[in-house]
Amino acid sequence: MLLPSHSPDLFDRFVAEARADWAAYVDHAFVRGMGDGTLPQESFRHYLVQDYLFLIHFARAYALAIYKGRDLREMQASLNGLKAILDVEMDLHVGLCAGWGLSAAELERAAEAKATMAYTRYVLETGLRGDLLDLHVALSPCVIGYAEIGRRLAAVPGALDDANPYRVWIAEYAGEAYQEVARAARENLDRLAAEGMTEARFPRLVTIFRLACRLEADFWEMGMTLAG
Ligand SMILES: Cc1ncc(CO)c(N)n1
Repeated sequence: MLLPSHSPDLFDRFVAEARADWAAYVDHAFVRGMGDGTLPQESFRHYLVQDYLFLIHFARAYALAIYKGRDLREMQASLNGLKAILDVEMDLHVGLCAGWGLSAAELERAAEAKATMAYTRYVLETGLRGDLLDLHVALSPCVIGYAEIGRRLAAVPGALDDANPYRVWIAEYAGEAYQEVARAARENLDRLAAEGMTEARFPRLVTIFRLACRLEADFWEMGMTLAG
């Protein structure tokens, strides 16, 4: 059990309210299979292709967050998120895909799976309908969740050994650069909430958070089952 290295923040409150959905996401069989190397490689390849499509829409959602910003600071925080995807995560992803025999051309002509569509469009729609806090809550399980998954997996004995085909993926999300992106996302949520989130609004935000966690779990499931 990893103890949080910080005092409870808004994100921790969401996790406490949605513990079962959060656990089903961060401790999914796909995740455990990456940790011990037993995940079928075909499943990982299917996931990688869909994640490329996911990241494109995820970048669009951050672009929407820039648009929704009310001042330069808010716009800058979302711009940092967008840059983290376009300049860092996407490059790593395309490199990782190449190592798995997936060319950029192949990624670009792939058809979007329903789970990819459901998750990305849910986040975008939540942001279009709501305000910046709604949007960042919908985005939060992605970045903060993957950072937690990376840390958990890196702690699994043998997970980072040469014998594990998933070690590069684990090292990327457990790495300091990605952990820092997740810390910034946590702080950003707290800053937005401090600007007038009423307790009456909290349950609605938990609903957004819970749905995003379920859609993340469905994304792993799509990888496992090779669903289109
Ligand atoms: C499905 C999914 N969720 C979160 C991340 C982290 O950015 C990702 N790459 N893919």
